[in-house]
Amino acid sequence: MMLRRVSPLSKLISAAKPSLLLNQVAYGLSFMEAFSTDALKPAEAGTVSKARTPIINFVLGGPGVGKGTQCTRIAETFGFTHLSVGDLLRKEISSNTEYGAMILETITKGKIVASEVTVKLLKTAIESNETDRFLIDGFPRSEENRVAYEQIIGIEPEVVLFFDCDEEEMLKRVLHRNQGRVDDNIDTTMQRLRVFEAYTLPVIRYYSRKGKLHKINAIGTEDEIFERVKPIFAT
Ligand SMILES: Nc1ncnc2c1ncn2[C@@H]1O[C@H](COP(=O)(O)OP(=O)(O)O)[C@@H](O)[C@H]1O
Ligand SMILES: O=c1ccn([C@@H]2O[C@H](COP(=O)(O)OP(=O)(O)O)[C@@H](O)[C@H]2O)c(=O)[nH]1
Ligand SMILES: [Mg+2]
Repeated sequence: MMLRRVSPLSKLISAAKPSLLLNQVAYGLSFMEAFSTDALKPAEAGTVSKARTPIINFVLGGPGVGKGTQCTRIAETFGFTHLSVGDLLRKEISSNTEYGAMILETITKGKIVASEVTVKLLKTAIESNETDRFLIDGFPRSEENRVAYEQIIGIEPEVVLFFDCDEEEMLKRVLHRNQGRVDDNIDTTMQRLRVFEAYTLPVIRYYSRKGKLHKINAIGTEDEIFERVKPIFAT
């Protein structure tokens, strides 16, 4: 499957900093460190404590593409529980938990939070929710996230949606979002676009190779886009 290249924003924004890519690693813990902690004991690997194995779908796409907007509609229409991993992280910040300060710093920089933290939050959210059909919005954002998910939760996603649109439109949508988010500014969004390209596109390619990827053209009205999504879940 061909993934359409998004147009560079360099013409639009001269302050793009592609060299930041080289420093783009998960905050704090390295991959190996993540796998040496109590949270990842082998006996617990790849399981969730639930009466029935839940159905999991992943929803991916760049910043501001409309993942959350479409997830709300998919969840309402097709009976899924919508879990935005970004929202789970923002809750940690507002509740001032042990991870709060680290998460705030990572989100402000537009980087990816250590998989250990994210997957733990996701696992708790899945286990504590009574339903068993989930849309996981904005995760996995890197191959490291994906592997950690497989180790700790281990439920193969049925569908992976990829909302695709050009960078200029994504930036425009982020800057009009108006939710008071610390990362909704030009510099962080430029960084997030580079992180998306370097770290999330490989995850998208992985699921494309597995035949699970549904690529949706995310240009158009919310209604038009939802019409493109519906057939995937209507079958
Ligand atoms: N199809 C669309 N066209 C224009 N704006 C949109 C569209 N879908 C969503 N938006 C707006 O773009 C912004 C980002 O949408 P959101 O769902 O938060 O995206 P994401 O979760 O991918 O970052 C929001 O202000 C939302 O209202
Ligand atoms: O699995 C995740 C999901 C989110 N984030 C962080 O949370 C921010 C916001 O994510 P969200 O999905 O809310 O943003 P959106 O793409 O919807 O604008 C990201 O830039 C990351 O810093 C993360 O580290 N891992
Ligand atoms: Mg979102």
